[in-house]
Amino acid sequence: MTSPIIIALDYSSREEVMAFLNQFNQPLFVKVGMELFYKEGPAFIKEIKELGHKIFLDLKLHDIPNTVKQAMKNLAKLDVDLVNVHAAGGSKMMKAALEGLVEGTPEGKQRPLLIAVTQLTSTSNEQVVEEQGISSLTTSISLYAKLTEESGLDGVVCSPLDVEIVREAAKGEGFVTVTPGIRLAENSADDQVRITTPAKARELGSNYIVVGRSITKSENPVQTYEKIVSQWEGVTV
Ligand SMILES: O=C(O)c1cc(=O)[nH]c(=O)n1[C@@H]1O[C@H](COP(=O)(O)O)[C@@H](O)[C@H]1O
Repeated sequence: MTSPIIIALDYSSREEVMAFLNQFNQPLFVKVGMELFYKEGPAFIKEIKELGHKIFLDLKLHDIPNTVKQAMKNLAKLDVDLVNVHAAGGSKMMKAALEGLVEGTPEGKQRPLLIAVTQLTSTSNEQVVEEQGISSLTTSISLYAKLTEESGLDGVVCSPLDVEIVREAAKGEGFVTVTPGIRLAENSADDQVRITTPAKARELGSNYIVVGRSITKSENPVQTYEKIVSQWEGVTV
């Protein structure tokens, strides 16, 4: 997967996305989430793909194993590069997701990478302790990362601040960390809790960062994107 910077296209219509993408004259790695997919559907995925962009289809599947497997079979036909589930669905569900993806990928095509969300970047330690009765956020992230790797998935979604915990729990060389919760120094957290900058994310070992509003809501998205790319590239790893 080319660019390590994944732009979250959190728009609600095709028109807004096209206006955004038309400002760039280079292939991007973009993320299509629920807001856009529920409005524009598979046809728009195909259109974005035909423009030459890589796609992370972020639908965060979480259901009984059979339902997730059948859904993944359908997603596999969309020729996207990356898809995800919630690790909280458990190992049986994650294995079923992978089976569905393998079965659904057309012959001669590469199956999309499959990753699992550990704990959302909008979640705090207090929240998981109080609302989910979990001993700590760190324990939960560590357990989910290990379970994800043991289930045969390709990596996790986590905060850059969690990458160290993930690497301790899942030691496979090619296990990828895709990390949202990115803010430029001057930006506010919005609804995110566990955030950091692009440069710090790379220092912490993230393989990919997911950036939404810092780019899409900026006055000059192309310039902001370039700034993030140069911050990322400026870090020696
Ligand atoms: O799976 C994701 O992409 C995801 C997981 C997570 O824990 N936190 C998280 O923010 N995301 C997504 O990453 C993007 C972050 O957007 P911004 O906060 O605007 O940069 C959104 O599209 C979220 O849906």
